[in-house]
Amino acid sequence: MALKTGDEYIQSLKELDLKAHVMGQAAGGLTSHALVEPSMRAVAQTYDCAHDPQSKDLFRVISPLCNEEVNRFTHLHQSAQDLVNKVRMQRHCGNLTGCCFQRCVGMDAANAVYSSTFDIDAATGSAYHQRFKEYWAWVQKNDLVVDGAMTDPKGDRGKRPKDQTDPDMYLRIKERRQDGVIISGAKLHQTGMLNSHEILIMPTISLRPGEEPWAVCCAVPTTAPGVRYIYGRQTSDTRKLESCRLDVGNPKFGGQEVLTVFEDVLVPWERVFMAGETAFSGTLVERFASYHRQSYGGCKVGVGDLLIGAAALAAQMNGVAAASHIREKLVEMIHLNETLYSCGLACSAMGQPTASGNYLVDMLLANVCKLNVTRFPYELARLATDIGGGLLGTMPAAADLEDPVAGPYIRKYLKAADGVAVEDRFKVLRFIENLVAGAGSVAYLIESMHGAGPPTAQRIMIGRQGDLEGKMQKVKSLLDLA
Ligand SMILES: Cc1cc2nc3c(=O)[nH]c(=O)nc-3n(C[C@H](O)[C@H](O)[C@H](O)COP(=O)(O)OP(=O)(O)OC[C@H]3O[C@@H](n4cnc5c(N)ncnc54)[C@H](O)[C@@H]3O)c2cc1C
Repeated sequence: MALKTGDEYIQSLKELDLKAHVMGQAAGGLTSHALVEPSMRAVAQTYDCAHDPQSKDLFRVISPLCNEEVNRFTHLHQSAQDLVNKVRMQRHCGNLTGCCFQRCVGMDAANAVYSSTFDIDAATGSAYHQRFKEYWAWVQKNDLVVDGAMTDPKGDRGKRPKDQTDPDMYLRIKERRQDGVIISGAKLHQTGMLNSHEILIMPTISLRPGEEPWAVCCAVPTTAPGVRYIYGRQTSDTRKLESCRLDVGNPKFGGQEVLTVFEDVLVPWERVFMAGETAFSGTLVERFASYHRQSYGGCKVGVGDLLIGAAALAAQMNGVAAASHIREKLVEMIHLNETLYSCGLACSAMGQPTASGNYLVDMLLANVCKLNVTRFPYELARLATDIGGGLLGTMPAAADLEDPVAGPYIRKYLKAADGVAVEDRFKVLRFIENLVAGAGSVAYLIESMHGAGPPTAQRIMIGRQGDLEGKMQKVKSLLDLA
């Protein structure tokens, strides 16, 4: 099947006709809902890029799974170069949208499930891997968006899944039947869920013997009976409902997170890829997390490019572009952003094949990448706020620009360097505001902190992967210590 264009993708979502609770109302027609539509357009970009002559070579790749050309967002990485190309592609999408384009999480989940099912089969004689291959070949051929669903509500974080007062705090197999499993629970913070065709469910944590019901990996269509969606709020989101687009900041694109409830959902066995194999839950979680930590070395860098560009424009508009401290701050922003990119590329270039044949990033470097992502975008935001000035927080509404009384005052007093239109200054400052304190900050800052796990999760992995013992041994050898 030919790769979809953005318009064909949007048409496919219209046919799904998903419903959700959005700001206190049961809502349908989501593809034209003012809050949802910008996020859908961001995903559509991942389709259009596969047709754009400038980018299609990067976005198209032959998949050995289905022997067809597929969109790289559904690809199972076959080499370290594939991993590098993934990060380049993500930076490109960040550059085009200035937000989360939502399609990475499914790609990362698929690559982790592919190698983990192979390992489960090798150890237990199960047949999950072949099932997953058939499922994923279908996803590739139909060029689908898959939501990678890992994060459970987790209830009391001090308790194991089996010790929670409510067993649904971690999504679980409630019943095993001849025709499949019945799952019950929820997944929080689901990126791009309402823009997806499929959901690929994974456990959140490494599970122990006795926790078999929670060791579940499976796929369900977003239209499956029993699945309910509750839309996440973002700062300043209601600006998208206003007639004037200028105050939105990012007038074309946006992100999306959704609380997703699974109320006794039947999953047929051919879509079940782990059911009780607790010993492999940790591997799956770690691999998914590592791929996703790599992803941020591309997508956040792409958005960072735009924040740097906007800060430089704001300085130019204010007439301070030549000031040495401004130039220094812009260089610092570039340095931080390129450091993230370097980490994304490094963990990709050092990737290795798994036993299943697809490539996995260098886990230590991927965790270093993400730990830097929990900090550097915040520093970039701080520097952009410094350069942008206080108007980032105090600018009048764009509607007042058109007001016969207020408008002339705004045009007079918000004018900066000669030759700069006040509307253009508004646009740039609102764009920065969007990323440092508005709807865009959900993906650029909060997701940088928590997406793919909070900083402590990376520190734990770095501690495990950092080979402290080996480092001590090297010193012992060098110094002839006993
Ligand atoms: C914008 C955004 C998009 C996301 N997209 C997705 C997605 O598409 N798919 C998906 O599956 N997930 C997604 N996530 C979820 C993300 O992986 C989680 O937010 C992350 O793993 C942290 O989990 P939490 O939010 O439950 O935080 P918590 O677990 O509540 O963490 C809060 C703090 O408590 C600490 N803590 C937690 N547990 C313990 C413990 N047992 N002992 C000591 N300290 C503890 C943490 O280290 C952290 O400092 C997204 C998150 C965000 C913010």
